[in-house]
Amino acid sequence: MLLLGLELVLASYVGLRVYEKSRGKIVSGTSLSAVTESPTTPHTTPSDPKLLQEPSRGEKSVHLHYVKVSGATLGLSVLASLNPIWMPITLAGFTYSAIPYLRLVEHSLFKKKKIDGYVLYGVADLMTLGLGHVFTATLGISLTHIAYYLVSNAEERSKNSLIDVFKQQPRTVWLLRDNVELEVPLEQVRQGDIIVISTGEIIAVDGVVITGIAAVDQHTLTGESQPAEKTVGDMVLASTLVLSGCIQVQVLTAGSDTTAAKISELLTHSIDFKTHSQLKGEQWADAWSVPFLILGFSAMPFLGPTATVVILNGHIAQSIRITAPLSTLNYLNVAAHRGLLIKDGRVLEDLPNADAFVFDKTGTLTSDEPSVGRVIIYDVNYHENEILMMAAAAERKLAHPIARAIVKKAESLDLTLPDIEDAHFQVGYGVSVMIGDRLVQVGSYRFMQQEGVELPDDSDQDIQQAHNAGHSLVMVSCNRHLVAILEMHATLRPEVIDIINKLRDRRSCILAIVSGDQEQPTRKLAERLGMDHYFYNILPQNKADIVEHLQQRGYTVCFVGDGVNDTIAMKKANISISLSGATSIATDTAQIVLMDGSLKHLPDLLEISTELEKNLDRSWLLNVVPSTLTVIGAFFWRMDILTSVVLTQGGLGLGVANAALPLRQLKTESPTPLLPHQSYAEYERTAGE
Ligand SMILES: Nc1ncnc2c1ncn2[C@@H]1O[C@H](COP(=O)(O)OP(=O)(O)OP(=O)(O)O)[C@@H](O)[C@H]1O
Ligand SMILES: [Zn+2]
Repeated sequence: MLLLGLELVLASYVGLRVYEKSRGKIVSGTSLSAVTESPTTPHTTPSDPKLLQEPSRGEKSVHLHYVKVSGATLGLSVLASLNPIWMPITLAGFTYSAIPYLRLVEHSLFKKKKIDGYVLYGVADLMTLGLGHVFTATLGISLTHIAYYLVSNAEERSKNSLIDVFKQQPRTVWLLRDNVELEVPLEQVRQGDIIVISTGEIIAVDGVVITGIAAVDQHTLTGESQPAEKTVGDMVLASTLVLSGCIQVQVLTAGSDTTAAKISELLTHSIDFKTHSQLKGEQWADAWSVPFLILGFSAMPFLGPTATVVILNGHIAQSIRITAPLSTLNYLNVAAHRGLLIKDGRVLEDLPNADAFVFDKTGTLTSDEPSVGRVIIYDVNYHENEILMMAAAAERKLAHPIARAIVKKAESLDLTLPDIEDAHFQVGYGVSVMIGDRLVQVGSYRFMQQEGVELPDDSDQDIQQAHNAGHSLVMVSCNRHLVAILEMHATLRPEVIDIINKLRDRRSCILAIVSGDQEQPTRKLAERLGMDHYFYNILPQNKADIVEHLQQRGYTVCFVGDGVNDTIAMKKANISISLSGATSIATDTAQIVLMDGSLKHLPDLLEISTELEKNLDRSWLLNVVPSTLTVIGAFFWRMDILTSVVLTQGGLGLGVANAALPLRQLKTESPTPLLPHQSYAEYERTAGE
């Protein structure tokens, strides 16, 4: 009777597949996943090849449906054991519940052409049915559906918290409407709109240049350090930086699409990744599939088919595929709750190994808003306000902390900024603009040297004095003649000393500062914080060289930065971190963004990654022990099928409970408030008024 039932299940499945093929549907292997399209999850559409390879995740509601149907079938199977009249409907329910799983088996056998955990478990469950254990067979299917439901549930939860956190990063652009520039949120930009992008600004959307000419630094996208010249008809890309010129760009994709694309990229990297231990576990499980199959069937002549099923049930692939993603997703959720935007799940795995922490100085260790101190004047023809007015005009559209400080100072004095022309920004040096017929340049000592600006003899002493006090300096020249030096007072972020001490306490690592600033301010800060190394006067490319050098010496490097000048190093580093409110190019590049705009949660990040590692190890143990017992049981204790299912699924249950452990923290903690500081977007908003 039940062998007949088994044949019916298989025949129904084959019938269904033939019917689907004849209707030309592409459903092979999508099985346990949703086949409905969700607007926030463009990567889980049915035609996505990723789903065809790894169809374990999908929409919660679909899994819930199967949980319900298989649960009801489980009830029916109890009735069927009392009265066979219930058998046909039970078999129908079983077939319906098993279809998603059979798709996976079909996919493994015919698409991937391999015998893996899905095949083993499918064979075991169908054999269970064939041997007359309808209840046990249905139990196996039900528990599988419950497990996948839990994964999809966790996935949805972390997805939502990631989206929430991501949306806390406001962006604005300058929209041209009726010849007036209006600052609007990126989300409001529509396809075909025209936006204006000036020197020093980061392009927020993909588009085509319709007027103007600009030199664009595209290294964050192409890695190429030479700026590209963009003029009418050329395409410009989001996350690139305008170094000189001003362009009007016609938008190709709406701002909301740009955000959606970013979110979907983020979700793909964070949620669809597999931890090394999961990959290793799956490889291990897959490699052991054929031996398990052989072992199971060679036991059959001596111990009977029950032993075969028990041995096949002892295979652990099933549980690894469930517990590992569940743990990871739950920890991502905890991270989001603490205001940590993790854009690439892989970094959670690399973090426990990080043993070199490299910090940028200005804007990262020091607060993102320095202030202008003394204005030391070298040309008596200029008044302090006039100097600040020129410097602020030159810096107006730049996102550098120094630029912001100067603009803020000018604002506080109610200075009206003159129009500028012909602006050129040189990352790590400074900016040149024309104000009327005067060439005004604002930047570092090195910038002045490069531009042939001579420094008066008496400036040496002033420079020395300011440096001794730990201040940084910015020079202002007019027509290649130094007019003033601005003293920049940067305060250390209040949490930094504590963070550095915590890092020291928690792991043996080296700590370093790299800065584009000069020696003395950098050294002073390094000494104050007890850093192991400090590097000063470093150009953006050289920041990356330092990271590479450390990597060559065997370190796993975590780079924490805020500026345009940090992005090359961020790309090179094993782990890159930025702070919300930093330049958008830095928060775009970094794998992790600290959303409260401070370094406070950096130790939490390390803690979360270490806990995840331990949690995965524990899950592994919780899977392996019952599996081993099951296999031993098949040979020595004549274990029955129900016991093997209860034992292995019990291990899975414990694994699931273990994976849920981090969620307890969510209950006791209130979410981290985001962005207490003014963001650059806000800053830009107010600066334009
Ligand atoms: N927009 C700017 N306006 C004025 N000076 C600038 C500007 N950008 C860079 N500079 C000068 O070039 C130097 C190096 O700049 P860079 O941005 O590489 O590093 P930084 O901001 O000083 O320090 P860190 O690398 O620690 O963030 C600055 O110290 C400053 O003197
Ligand atoms: Zn910086």
